[in-house]
Amino acid sequence: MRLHRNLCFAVIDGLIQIFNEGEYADKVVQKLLKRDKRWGSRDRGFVAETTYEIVRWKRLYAEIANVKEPFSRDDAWRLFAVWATLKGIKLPDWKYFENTPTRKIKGRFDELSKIRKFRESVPDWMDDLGLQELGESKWTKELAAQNQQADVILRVNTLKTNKKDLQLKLQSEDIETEFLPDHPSALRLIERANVFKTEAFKNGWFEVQDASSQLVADFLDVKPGMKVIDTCAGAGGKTLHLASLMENKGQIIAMDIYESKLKKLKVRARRNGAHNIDMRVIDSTKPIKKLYNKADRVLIDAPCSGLGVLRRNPDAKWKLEPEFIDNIKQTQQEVLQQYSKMLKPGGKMVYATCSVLPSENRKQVDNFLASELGKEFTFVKDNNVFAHKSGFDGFYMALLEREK
Ligand SMILES: C[S@@+](CC[C@H](N)C(=O)[O-])C[C@H]1O[C@@H](n2cnc3c(N)ncnc32)[C@H](O)[C@@H]1O
Repeated sequence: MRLHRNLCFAVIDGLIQIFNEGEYADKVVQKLLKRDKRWGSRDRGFVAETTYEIVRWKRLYAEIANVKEPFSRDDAWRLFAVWATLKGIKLPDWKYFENTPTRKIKGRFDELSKIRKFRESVPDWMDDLGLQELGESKWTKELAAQNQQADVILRVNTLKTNKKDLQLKLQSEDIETEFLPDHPSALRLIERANVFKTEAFKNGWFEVQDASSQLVADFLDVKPGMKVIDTCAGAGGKTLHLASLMENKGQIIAMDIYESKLKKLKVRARRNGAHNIDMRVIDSTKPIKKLYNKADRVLIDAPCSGLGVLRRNPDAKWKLEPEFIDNIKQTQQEVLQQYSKMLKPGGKMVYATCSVLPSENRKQVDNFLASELGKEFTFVKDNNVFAHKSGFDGFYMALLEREK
């Protein structure tokens, strides 16, 4: 691979914004990709993937390069040189790469690879937490899987088309996909591509959604005609799946504390041709109380640490803080207590997270079931999805039923 100067400059600028200015990697990459209209898909791929890779391996590379935060531009170039050297890319004779100690880099890599927190590039506290919650063997495997680049997975929108027609349509736009066993609505891209530019996307034939995330709406066992409340709907990844499973019949109430997210859902719902979704902002306890005992199904896709989706958000390794996880656990129990009241007697509820930590998952469900209100509920089943076993995101979902 030959390195192109302007693409490498873009990566360095991106790294400085992400590491030093606290910006989110996905936002920064989005901006970088708009920088030069002449860039082709390979150039864009290089900028996006290299930036994400260096973010993912920040601790390991910084240790090898012997640089500390806040990084200067020279430090960022050193991180880049480590990345390129370990990838076996020949460094051009630019001033930034003068005196790069190629052999030393490889030697340090071999040494540090013996220690998990360096090899897998995570902060000490995160390594300790994972170890404490999952044990040595599971945590080691899961962390390694969470450092792999995630595949692009689509969910067919059955309100508009079917899997086979979607596959053919994408093929006509030069995008090859395959079906996934055990995931009835999913297609995996054989090669990465910008699917958002396709006609199929603009027509609302699919959404990008990981295979594990697609299990959640299926778990809720919805039927056309039901009244379903999606309590933490965000921009509606799962809401849209529910609408599809319900064939646009019945009612979905999508709620969130952020109106801005629900506005995004509105745009997506229009594109998807989903007509049975009402949106409600949770700005007080009122909208919740009005719905007590009303829903056939309740989904609580709770805010969480995101420790199951590090493959997609590698900068979460550096932005997350232990205090945030402690606080979010309190919120998880609160939303379970509050939002479960919207379920009818005899109704079903799913509690889900994109975390692999038992303290955010089964433990929250057990605490809920042991509480006064929880006594009205029975545990039906749960599913702990690990990236190292499934090859997809880490997720948790539990199905509970309210007694009649
Ligand atoms: C895991 S995300 C939801 C993702 C979304 N369901 C999807 O499939 O695309 C959790 C959501 O919970 C929202 N949230 C956080 N605290 C909340 C609360 N107390 N009540 C309701 N929603 C909350 C966040 O704004 C966020 O959109």
